[in-house]
Amino acid sequence: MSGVQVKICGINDAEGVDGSVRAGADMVGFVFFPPSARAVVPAQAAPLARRLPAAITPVGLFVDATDALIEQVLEVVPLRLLQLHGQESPGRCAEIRDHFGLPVMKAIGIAGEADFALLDDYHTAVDRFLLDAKPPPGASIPGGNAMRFDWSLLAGRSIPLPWMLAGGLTPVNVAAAIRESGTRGVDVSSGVERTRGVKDMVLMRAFVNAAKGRSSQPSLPPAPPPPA
Ligand SMILES: O=C(O)c1ccccc1NCC(=O)[C@H](O)[C@H](O)COP(=O)(O)O
Repeated sequence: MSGVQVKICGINDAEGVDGSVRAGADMVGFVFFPPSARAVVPAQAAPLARRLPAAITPVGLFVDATDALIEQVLEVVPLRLLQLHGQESPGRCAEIRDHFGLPVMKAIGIAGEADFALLDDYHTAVDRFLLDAKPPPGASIPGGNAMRFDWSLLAGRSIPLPWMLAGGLTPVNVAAAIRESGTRGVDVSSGVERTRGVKDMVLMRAFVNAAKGRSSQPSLPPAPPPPA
């Protein structure tokens, strides 16, 4: 399982940034969607993104955002990947990618076989896919709902771009999700939270360890010296 990339999404404070770094995440996501409990404003996200070491990719999550919002964010937040999590069409994705000169990861909701047809529509307009569960009916946000889908739909399937698996992943199920889906990247938000919007450092570390196939056992204290 080593070599699996891990993105932790919905980071909104310095503790979450430092916890993600210590846990060994590869990407950290900031939500620029005001209705979300995890949302950040540009002035809040700027110092958080700057706190990340260069090896960790800061990702901006947008939902049907206007150019003006993305511009306002990019003026102060050094994002390196744009995650589009709304109803953006392939044309809109390509426009955002060209206009802002940043790679785009498009979230695609998967509930069944038929949803994979969308990948053909988007694959020349974006750089990566995030294959996520569809939100439950009536959900107030289109992602980050701790919903999973049937990972076996992905087994052995050829996806035309690099992709990550998302939706209802936790420290307990992520290893099985990787095994069953064959993914090389996972994205988590709810599964590493104490309460909605509040990340838990122990869960983040356990998640990254499980995704990367590392032991989560705390290291033992040194043995006491022999009696004199
Ligand atoms: O997290 C949000 O608040 C959010 C709001 C609007 C669109 C997407 C959102 N989150 C997406 C994610 O955090 C992840 O990319 C993914 O959907 C996994 O979420 P979870 O099931 O909570 O692990």
